[in-house]
Amino acid sequence: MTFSERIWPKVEPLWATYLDHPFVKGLGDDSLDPKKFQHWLIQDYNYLIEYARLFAIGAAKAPNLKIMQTFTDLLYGVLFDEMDGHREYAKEYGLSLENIENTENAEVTTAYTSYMLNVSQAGNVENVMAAILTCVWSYYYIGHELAKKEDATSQPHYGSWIETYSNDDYKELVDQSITLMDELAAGKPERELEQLEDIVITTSRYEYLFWDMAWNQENWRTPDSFSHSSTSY
Ligand SMILES: Cc1ncc(C[n+]2csc(CCO)c2C)c(N)n1
Repeated sequence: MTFSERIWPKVEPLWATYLDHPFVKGLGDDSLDPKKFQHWLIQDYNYLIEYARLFAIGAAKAPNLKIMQTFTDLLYGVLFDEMDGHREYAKEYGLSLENIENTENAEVTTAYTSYMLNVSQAGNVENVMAAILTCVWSYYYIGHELAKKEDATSQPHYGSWIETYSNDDYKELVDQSITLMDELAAGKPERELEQLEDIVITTSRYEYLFWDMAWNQENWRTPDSFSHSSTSY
């Protein structure tokens, strides 16, 4: 059994809860409050800056040139394809990139990215890929599910979001990521496989918290007297 086959039944029930989350439902039926979407966009842009570093760590820890090239390809994909999409949305909503980059991370953004960077730095290349996997795969899971609704991808507000995460090019990237994860995990002892599973499950939990943070438009909760972030948008 491949690693992705063994992890699927453990994370799919968790991912299914994303589909019931009001933020994801709002993307699906195009009813999501734009302010909530903008909150997601801002936090996600800053999330992606940190997330991109994982691919650089993966390239540095790659056991051979081919895997180094794959991580570099994926790194380019995040910094340009994925983030260009976010930059387009920012333009549409009249948000300046400078303001976005200066916005303080919400707690979950810091916690999630710090967790992924920590397990990646502490472990081998398979840890890095396990930290990366949920993000890439679960967005396809959501996009694919939302795209089943008739005309979902042509809805005026969030149709393009659904298109981005359900199209064939994106599926190819997801397949490439799953294949790499399976190759890196193949033949590892049970104890190490359980550690990798733990990373995928933990990142899956963080994904839910990230949707929830966006829905509630959460910033870092700080007592007023300690507040130091004044960025507004
Ligand atoms: C919190 C959060 N989780 C996952 C993604 C999805 N994602 C991150 S990078 C990437 C493409 C890989 O090049 C995709 C699809 C996101 N944007 N934000």
